[in-house]
Amino acid sequence: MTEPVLTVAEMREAEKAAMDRGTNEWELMQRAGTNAAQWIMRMAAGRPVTVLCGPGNNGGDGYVIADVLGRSGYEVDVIAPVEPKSETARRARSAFQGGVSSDGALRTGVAVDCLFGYGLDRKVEEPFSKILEKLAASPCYKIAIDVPSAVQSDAARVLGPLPRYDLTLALGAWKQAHFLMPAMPAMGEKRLVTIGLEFEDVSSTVSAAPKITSPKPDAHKYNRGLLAIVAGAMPGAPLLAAEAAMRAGAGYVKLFSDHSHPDAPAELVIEQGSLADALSDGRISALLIGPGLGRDDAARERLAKVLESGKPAVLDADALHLLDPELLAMADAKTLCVTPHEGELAKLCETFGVTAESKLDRARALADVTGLTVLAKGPDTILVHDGMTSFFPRGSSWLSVAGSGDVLAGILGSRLATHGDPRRAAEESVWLHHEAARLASPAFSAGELAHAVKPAMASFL
Ligand SMILES: NC(=O)C1=CN([C@@H]2O[C@H](COP(=O)(O)OP(=O)(O)OC[C@H]3O[C@@H](n4cnc5c(N)ncnc54)[C@H](O)[C@@H]3O)[C@@H](O)[C@H]2O)[C@@H](O)CC1
Ligand SMILES: Nc1ncnc2c1ncn2[C@@H]1O[C@H](COP(=O)(O)OP(=O)(O)O)[C@@H](O)[C@H]1O
Ligand SMILES: [K+]
Repeated sequence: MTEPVLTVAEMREAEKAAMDRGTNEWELMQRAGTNAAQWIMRMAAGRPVTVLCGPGNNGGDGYVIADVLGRSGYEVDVIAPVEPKSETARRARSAFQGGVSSDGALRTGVAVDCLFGYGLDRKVEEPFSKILEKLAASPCYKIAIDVPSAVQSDAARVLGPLPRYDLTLALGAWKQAHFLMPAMPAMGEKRLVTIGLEFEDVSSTVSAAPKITSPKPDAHKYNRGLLAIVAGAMPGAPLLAAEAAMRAGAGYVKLFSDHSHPDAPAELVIEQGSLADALSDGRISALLIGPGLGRDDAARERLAKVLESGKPAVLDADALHLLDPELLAMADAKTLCVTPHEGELAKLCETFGVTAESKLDRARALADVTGLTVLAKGPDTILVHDGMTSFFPRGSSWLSVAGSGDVLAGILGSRLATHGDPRRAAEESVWLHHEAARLASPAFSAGELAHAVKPAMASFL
C-alpha cells in the first residue's frame, strides 16, 4: 500500500474530514494515544515511562498514552510545564488519574516526547527547551510522538534542542519532515500509527520497495533494453555508470566514447566515431549522458545530439550544468530524468529561473517549470514526476563516496532502458542503490558499489 506524506495543512484537512464523517477530535486522540501506547509498551517491556506533555493536542496524546500505560500496570511520570490549552487536550488531562509535575528528573527507562507535534510554529524556548535538553542528556530510550518536538513538520527545520530519538511514531500519516534533512537522522526508527484517517488527492507518498521482474521467456538482448551511455571528456565516470548499468537489468549496455578504455570489461561494447550515427540505431531504448562529459562546446554538442534523438534519457552530472531552455526545447521533457545533487539542483534552478527556499520546494518547482522528472539526490532523496512527489527511506551514509552518483545514474539508465517509465525507473534506482550500499557496506568504493548492484537486484525479484 502506498503511504501518503502530508503537509500540516493537508493533515488538518484529513482530520477535519474525519470529523465531518462523524469521528470527533476526542475519538481521534484516543485512537492515536491508544495505538501509540501499544508500541511504547513493546519497547518499554516493563520499564518505567516518563511522558512529557505540551500545551496542544500532541500533549493531549501524551495524557492518553500515560493513562493507557498506567491502566496496564506501568509506572508512569508525567511532566507538563504548562497546563493544556486546547479543549480536547484539557479533557485528556482531566481523564488521566495519575500525578503530573511541572518539572522533574527523567527516570531511566523510557521517555515519551509529546511536547509539540505538527503545531510547532516557532522557536522552542524555556521551559520546553530545558526539558528537551534534559531529554537529550538522558540515557533513557527516547520515543517522539508524531514528530520530535523541536522539528517543524513541513520543512524539517530544527527550532530547538533535538535529542537523538530511538523511535518516532508518526500519527495518522507521515509528515514531510520524516523524510527530510536536517531532522530525519535524529528520529531513529520510524513507524506509522494509523488512526483511521482517509486521504484523497494525495500528491506525495513514501516510495514502496519495487518489484523487479525477470526477463520474459522470449527475451533477447534488445527487447530487454539497450542503454547507450554517451561519454565525453573523462573516461572513468561513464565506465563506472556502465558497470552498474550492466548489473541492473538492461540486456545490452553500450558506451559511446572516443577514449580507449583498456580497463573496460569485455562484455561492454564501446563504439567510437560519429555520435549522430551511433544514436540513429533504432534499437537503443534509453540514453545516459553527463558522467565525465565535460562542460565545453564539444560536450554541449553531444548533449544536443542526445536531446535531438528523441529517446528517453537520464541527464546527470555535467549535463545538468549544460542544460538550458534552448537545449531542453529540443526534447520532450516528459522523457527525461535529471539526477541533481544539491549543487546541481541549485544550478538548474538558476538556469530555469526557479526560486524556492528548501530542496523539496526547489525540486517541485523545477519539475513544474520544466516538465522534467527530477530525482534530487542526497541523504534525503526526493523524486518529483508529473506533480507527484516520492520520499524514500534513508540510505547508508557510506553512499557519500566519489562515483556513487555515477553508479546511481547507471542503474537508472538501465531501468529506463528496460521498461521506459521514468518515475518507476527512478524509484527502482534509488532502492537498488540503497540496497547495493547495504550489501557492500562499510567503506565501499564506487566500483564495489557497482558490483553490488547485482545481488541488490535479487532482493527485489
Ligand atoms: N487534531 C486532531 O484531530 C489530532 C491531533 N493529534 C495530535 O495533535 C498534534 C497537533 O496538535 P496541535 O495542533 O494542538 O499542535 P501541537 O500539540 O503540536 O502544539 C501546538 C500548541 O503549542 C503552541 N506552540 C507551538 N510552537 C510553540 C513553541 N515553540 N513554544 C511554545 N508553544 C508553542 C501552539 O500555540 C499550540 O498551543 C499532532 O501532532 C498529533 O500529535 C492526534 O491526537 C490525532 C488527532
Ligand atoms: N550522507 C548520505 N546518505 C545517504 N546517501 C547519500 C549520502 N551522501 C550522498 N548520498 C548518495 O550518494 C550519491 C552521491 O551522488 P553524487 O553527489 O552525484 O556523487 P558523485 O558525483 O561523486 O558520483 C547520491 O545518490 C546520493 O543520494
Ligand atoms: K512530539
